[in-house]
Amino acid sequence: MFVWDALQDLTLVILMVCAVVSIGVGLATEGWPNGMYDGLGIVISIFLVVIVTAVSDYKQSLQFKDLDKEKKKIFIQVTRDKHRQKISIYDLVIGDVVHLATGDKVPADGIFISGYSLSVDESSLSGESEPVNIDEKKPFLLAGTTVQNGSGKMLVTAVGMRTESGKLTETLNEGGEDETPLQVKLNGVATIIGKIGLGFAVLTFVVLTVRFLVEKALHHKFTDWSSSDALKLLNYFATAVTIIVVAVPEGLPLAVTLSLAFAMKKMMNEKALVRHLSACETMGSATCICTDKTGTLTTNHMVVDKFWICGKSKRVKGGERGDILNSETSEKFINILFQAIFQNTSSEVVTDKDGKKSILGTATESALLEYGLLLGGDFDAHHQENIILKIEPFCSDKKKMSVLVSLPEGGFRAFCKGASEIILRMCDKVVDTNGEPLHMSEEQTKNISNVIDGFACEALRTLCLAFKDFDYCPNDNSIPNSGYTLIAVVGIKDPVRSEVKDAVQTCLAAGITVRMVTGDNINTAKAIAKECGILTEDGLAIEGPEFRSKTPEDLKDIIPRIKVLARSSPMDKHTLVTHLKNMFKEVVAVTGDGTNDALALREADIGLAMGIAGTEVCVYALWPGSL
Ligand SMILES: Nc1ncnc2c1ncn2[C@@H]1O[C@H](COP(=O)(O)OP(=O)(O)OP(=O)(O)O)[C@@H](O)[C@H]1O
Ligand SMILES: [Ca+2]
Repeated sequence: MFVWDALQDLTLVILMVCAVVSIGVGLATEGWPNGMYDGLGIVISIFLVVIVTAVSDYKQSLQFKDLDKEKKKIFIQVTRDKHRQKISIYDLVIGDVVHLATGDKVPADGIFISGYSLSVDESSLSGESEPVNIDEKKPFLLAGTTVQNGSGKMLVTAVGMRTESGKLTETLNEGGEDETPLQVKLNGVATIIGKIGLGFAVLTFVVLTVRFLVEKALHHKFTDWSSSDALKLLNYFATAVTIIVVAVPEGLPLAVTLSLAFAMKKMMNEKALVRHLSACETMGSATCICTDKTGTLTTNHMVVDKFWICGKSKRVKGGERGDILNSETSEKFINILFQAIFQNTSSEVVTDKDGKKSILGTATESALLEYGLLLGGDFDAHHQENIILKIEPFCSDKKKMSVLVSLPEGGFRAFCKGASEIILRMCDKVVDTNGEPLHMSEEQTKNISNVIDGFACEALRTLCLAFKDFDYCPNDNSIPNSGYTLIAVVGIKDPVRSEVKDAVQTCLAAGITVRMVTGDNINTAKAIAKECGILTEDGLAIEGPEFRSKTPEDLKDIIPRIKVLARSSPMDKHTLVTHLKNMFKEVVAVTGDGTNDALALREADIGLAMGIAGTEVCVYALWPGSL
């Protein structure tokens, strides 16, 4: 097939005609075997060209197959055979129950089973930008749409080409790979040179032939044709073809494609998947990188490292239960702590067929659940203890997650967990070892603040857990925003990747500014930024809310100095990238792994989605022309 493809080339066809004619004429005039040589020479060279082209095409197609395989490595969580498991998006079948969370791409058409405040963005299908709420009244979920908010489960009813979006793609007939700017330019040049070459070739042939004919006419031999005359004409033709072959630089664009494909392959060996060839080219021109922290600079393998409860902070030693829960802590307290860990979570502890326990969910929540298990908590027992009335899933904008439950003994309880400073501001009480809420004095608030800062300065990600009791169910199950009782402060370790420091130095040496844009606490961000060499003496670290309140003039002043933007919302990340591009004319590369980076990734000149967390949105954000 590849040989046939290679034979389709116009110059080759001309050469083949030449070869046949040359062999014919050669045999007629010079006889066997002398007359064969010229033609045979051409045939052998054609053969060589075809083989080389076919082999390189075949190799390239293998590479693209590899790439396609990489593209398919998208995993989703489903319940099948009563077991929650992770499967590839291509193994999804009708009847699976898919678990959806904020930021996920809906992988198939399906019907909503259960969930909380689920809304999806259907703009990719309908063009409608308003999110659509999904509930029992409007239970249809379409493949290709994105979960904007909430979480839920859906029953798959159609997959692949049978889905609405599949049918749409089928009719639209997918477009091929776009050409890169360089390729377009080179193709243009190649075409012009080719046309000039063709012109000259024709001209040469015509001039030579006319001269030959005129000479013949002058010698009055116009009617007298010998085979040597035919050979002469054939020679002219061959000369013209040689000019075409030499002049047409058809190999130029091909060379670029090959070198870019080679770059792509090389990047893939370094575990980076490039979706568009042009990316390799554009990447070279970046002047500024905005990177997120979690999962990009750090490993995203999170473990609880420090814990603060009842006025004491303790270090968790690797795999040890420690003396965090000792004889002093009452049953009631322990119960509240476990409920806060196991009920207020969107992750799950699953037991597979062999009875092995594993945790499915985000890195932060997994760390917390793992710690809960380490303390001796039982996920299933605590998870189902109370009836969950409402869940407000974690979102990067609010940086917290809450649930509302009704207690079996009557009454209601709300749990809240999230970014430490934000939760602490919502608390006015703190729980004691007996599980009783006590008023939090100003001094205590300050102490706890210091604890949080202490954790954060050690580069730990800090989270607060809190709860609130009510006698009556709040209006339409809304979860309150104040009056909470603080249960615990957690410090989660997320080590910096070992290669990051050198990578940052390489960037700086190449004149590329590196900025960290993260949703995490400012002290945590600073500690990590210092460790990676991003934050230096003259660099500026600023928090999202402060950044938001600045006027455009102020921003013009400070943006060049900003090295760390902490506690940023997805919109802050986007704003920074826009300003860098428009005010400072920088070529901005953005790296990110989570949903909170999708906006910025789309805005960037170069979007680099990091695959470990593999949130769908990121991967897809790269499609609409950002690469
Ligand atoms: N599942 C969760 N429940 C409650 N709070 C959470 C949860 N996950 C993270 N947080 C809090 O939100 C903060 C981070 O939010 P966000 O998702 O915006 O940033 P990130 O994506 O983790 O970091 P980065 O932007 O560097 O990648 C954390 O510091 C933590 O305190
Ligand atoms: Ca992120």
